[in-house]
Amino acid sequence: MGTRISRAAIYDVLNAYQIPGANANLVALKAVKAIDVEDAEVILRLQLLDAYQDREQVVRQALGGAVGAIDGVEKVTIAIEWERTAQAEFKNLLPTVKKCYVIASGKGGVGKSTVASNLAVAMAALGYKVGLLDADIHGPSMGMMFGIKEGPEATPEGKIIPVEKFGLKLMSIAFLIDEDRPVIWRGPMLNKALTQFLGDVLWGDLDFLFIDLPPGTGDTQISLIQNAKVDGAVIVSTPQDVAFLDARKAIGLFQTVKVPVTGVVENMSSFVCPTCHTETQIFGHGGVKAAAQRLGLPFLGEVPIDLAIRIGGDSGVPLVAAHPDSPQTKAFMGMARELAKA
Ligand SMILES: Nc1ncnc2c1ncn2[C@@H]1O[C@H](COP(=O)(O)OP(=O)(O)OP(=O)(O)O)[C@@H](O)[C@H]1O
Repeated sequence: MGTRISRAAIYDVLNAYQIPGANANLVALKAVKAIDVEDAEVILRLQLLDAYQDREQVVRQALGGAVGAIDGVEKVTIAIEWERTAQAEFKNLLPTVKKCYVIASGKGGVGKSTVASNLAVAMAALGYKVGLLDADIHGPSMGMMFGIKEGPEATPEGKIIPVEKFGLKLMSIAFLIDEDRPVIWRGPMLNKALTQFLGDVLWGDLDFLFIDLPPGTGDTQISLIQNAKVDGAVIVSTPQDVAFLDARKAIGLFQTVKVPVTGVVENMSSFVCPTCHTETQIFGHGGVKAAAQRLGLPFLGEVPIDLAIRIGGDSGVPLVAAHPDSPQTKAFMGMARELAKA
């Protein structure tokens, strides 16, 4: 008789494994439906959200390898049942919002929050009632970008009143987090906290709400989309090939959950030297537009690398509010007009 296979060892593997983009391991996500051991064969039955289908091979390889390395295991079979995340089942916790757009990116640091904040200010400058929610749990930046020092006020019923600045209603997940303590919510707990937060903000009547999502494609993003009745997604990417490859994952996620990609934005597309006015394409230029056209997605516009944009973001006055007549502001106003038409 062969070695007895340790179920505890299999469990440890599942407990340690996190799908790229997910915010918790398979056990915490309740994705493991059964572990069957038959002689030297281990059969894992998993239930995963269909938004993870693009990572099926990665999951199979990782688990096949790790479980296959356990003493006595000769064969690993992985059966995956895909759980549908259909739009029809989604809740709408934002009944007073006419249109809700999420701003998303495949990876961090591409300027998603910069685009979200300037687009929101531009939309308000067009005369619409606009709200902006910073739901980027990993790097909330609204406090700095809008110079907000005080947290929001709450009603006696425990509802939260958004902060008003530059004609916008603003709310950030950071207002609920102690800056000196890292975020310890994970997995389903984090998703539950975000959902509750979403329903507790008194937005009032809004024409547009923009939600600045955490970068990447995982269950936090999916959970927010499921609870906000999102009308469309704006994807931000830099022109580098790798960045757009990540952006494609985000596009895939939105297609799975049936949220239309309303527009793609190329950020940091070129740099114009302020003294000699020479244009340098630091990360290349135009790649995102070409890729969007290939995928049949609307291209909303490009934003150059610009010192005023960076200073605006770090000083509490977004560029569109600080320099209303600059060419960059005109670019953001153009994007806002396109979105308003969508
Ligand atoms: N077009 C631009 N020109 C100059 N600086 C920019 C531009 N876009 C973004 N930045 C700067 O790059 C930094 C990162 O931008 P931002 O915080 O918007 O990225 P992000 O994608 O939201 O990042 P994350 O989601 O990982 O926090 C900021 O300091 C911002 O001011």
